[in-house]
Amino acid sequence: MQTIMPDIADTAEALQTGTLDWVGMGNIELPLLFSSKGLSDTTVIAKADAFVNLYNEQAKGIHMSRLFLALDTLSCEQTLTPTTLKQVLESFIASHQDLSNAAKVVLSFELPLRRPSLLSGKQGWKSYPVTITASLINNHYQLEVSVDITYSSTCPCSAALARQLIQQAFTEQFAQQQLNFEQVHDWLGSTQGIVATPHSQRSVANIKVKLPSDSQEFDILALINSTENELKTPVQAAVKREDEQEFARLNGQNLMFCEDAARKLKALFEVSHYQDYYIKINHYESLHAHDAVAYAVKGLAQGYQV
Ligand SMILES: Nc1nc2c(ncn2[C@@H]2O[C@H](COP(=O)(O)OP(=O)(O)OP(=O)(O)O)[C@@H](O)[C@H]2O)c(=O)[nH]1
Repeated sequence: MQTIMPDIADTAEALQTGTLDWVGMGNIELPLLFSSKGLSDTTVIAKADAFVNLYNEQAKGIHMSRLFLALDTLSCEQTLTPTTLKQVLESFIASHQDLSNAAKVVLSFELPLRRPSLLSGKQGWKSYPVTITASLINNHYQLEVSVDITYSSTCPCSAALARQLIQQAFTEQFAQQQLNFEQVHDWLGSTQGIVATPHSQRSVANIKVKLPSDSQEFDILALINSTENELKTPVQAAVKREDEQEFARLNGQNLMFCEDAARKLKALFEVSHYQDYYIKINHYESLHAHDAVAYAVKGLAQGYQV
């Protein structure tokens, strides 16, 4: 004879009645086959947070296992696309009749991309932290992609101060002298010539964008490429000396405060097709022990806030 197991989610009384905005599970380990325009489908190990609301004030709780199993179907039988993600949310709600009418899922993973070197024609892996957040609320599907893009920022103030020291050193070396091309050329290539260097820092742009709700595919490559092209100094994967020299040139030609980086990206996303955007710039200062930070959003009434 089969034992009937108690199912308290259905039968027990709630200790305290009331509705809840989101209830579910966090940090579910979930291998997924991520599909995005211009990339081969890539297996990523995601951490998933899965939620439904609880509008039934009397119900003891939701059915966690139903959320987990819907995610497992996504992992084992489907590729991750805007369409399959919506199906997951629909299944969350359908499996919680009389309990829930809204669903949300957050997937975080590292996306490894092959990135070309600046000049040498080599390639290497660079990993981008990606978070995809999808929700289905009042039948409205919302899709957000967030990515962290690491780049180098060289301080324009420090560069000006370094140039001044170089000028002073030049004056000390060559004042009262007839200028000799060879002498100056050699001096410029010496450590006395470049007597000071500006500080630069590894910096991170955290970008979030809202995709149109009828998006058929992700296009993370376009988001990453357009951001890196705008900043000009993304952190590199494969680097030979010629690449390092080009990186030095790009840094010197793209000096930036955190305000410059934020304004450049704001201008980029203002003319993009994304419905909304959020930019957080972090310059992890090497001059200070604290960071330089700037935010920008599109400024929609119901949109991202800073
Ligand atoms: N709702 C809820 N469930 C929890 C919590 N912590 C652990 N669980 C467990 O999640 C498990 C799965 O719950 P259900 O989805 O209702 O499992 P089930 O009754 O076997 O599945 P169904 O037959 O589909 O309802 C249960 O064993 C719960 O005890 C919690 O904080 N809230």
